[in-house]
Amino acid sequence: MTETRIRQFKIILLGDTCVGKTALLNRYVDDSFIPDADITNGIDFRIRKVEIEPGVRVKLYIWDTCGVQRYRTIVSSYIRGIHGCLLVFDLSNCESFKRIEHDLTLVSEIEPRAPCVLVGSKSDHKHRCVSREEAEVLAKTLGVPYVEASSLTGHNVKEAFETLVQMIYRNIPNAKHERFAVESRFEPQKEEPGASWSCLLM
Ligand SMILES: Nc1nc2c(ncn2[C@@H]2O[C@H](COP(=O)(O)OP(=O)(O)OP(=O)(O)O)[C@@H](O)[C@H]2O)c(=O)[nH]1
Repeated sequence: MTETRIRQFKIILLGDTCVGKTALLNRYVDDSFIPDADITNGIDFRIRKVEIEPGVRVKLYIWDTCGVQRYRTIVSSYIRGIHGCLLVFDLSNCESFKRIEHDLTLVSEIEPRAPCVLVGSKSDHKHRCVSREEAEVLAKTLGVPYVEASSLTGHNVKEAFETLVQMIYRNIPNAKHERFAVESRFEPQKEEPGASWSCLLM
């Protein structure tokens, strides 16, 4: 029986409408891809649990937002209290790339300490209007890591989420040196979506 402390991280996905936020989440949580999924109705959330290192388990509450402008006020209210954010744009949609700075500003105003990762989605697309170089320049300017991913193929989806989770974990003062008290013993709960442990990329 392993002693473990369970942390909870709140993560949010931001980005323009139809950039593939829900698809990233579905791929990450239950390794599925639903073509032509419905638009997110305001806000949704999923749970996934990961093991960061032996004995350190994290329950991720991942908030999926709707990119449509009329939901911005609601979305802003969900940014408060987040531990980290995925800023998503569609590699085949230049407008969605232009919006990234706006979303990062929003996060910085509300949760300035929350780390962000820039995600270029739909990397499987033949037609792209944002080059890797352009995205890397923006990421460097904003001071965030950059990951290109495809929910269709699954390429780099886990990496995108888990890069962020590692950043959040490193952000916690003395996390690595903490003695983990027995808070609870975790058993995956069948009623929760994605309720299985996975090991995090280190
Ligand atoms: N080719 C390809 N299509 C994708 C990918 N990810 C999402 N899509 C498609 O892009 C469309 C929009 O995806 P969603 O995940 O609903 O986008 P969203 O950002 O959640 O949209 P909103 O809820 O409106 O904010 C859907 O038709 C998806 O099937 C991908 O990796 N590759």
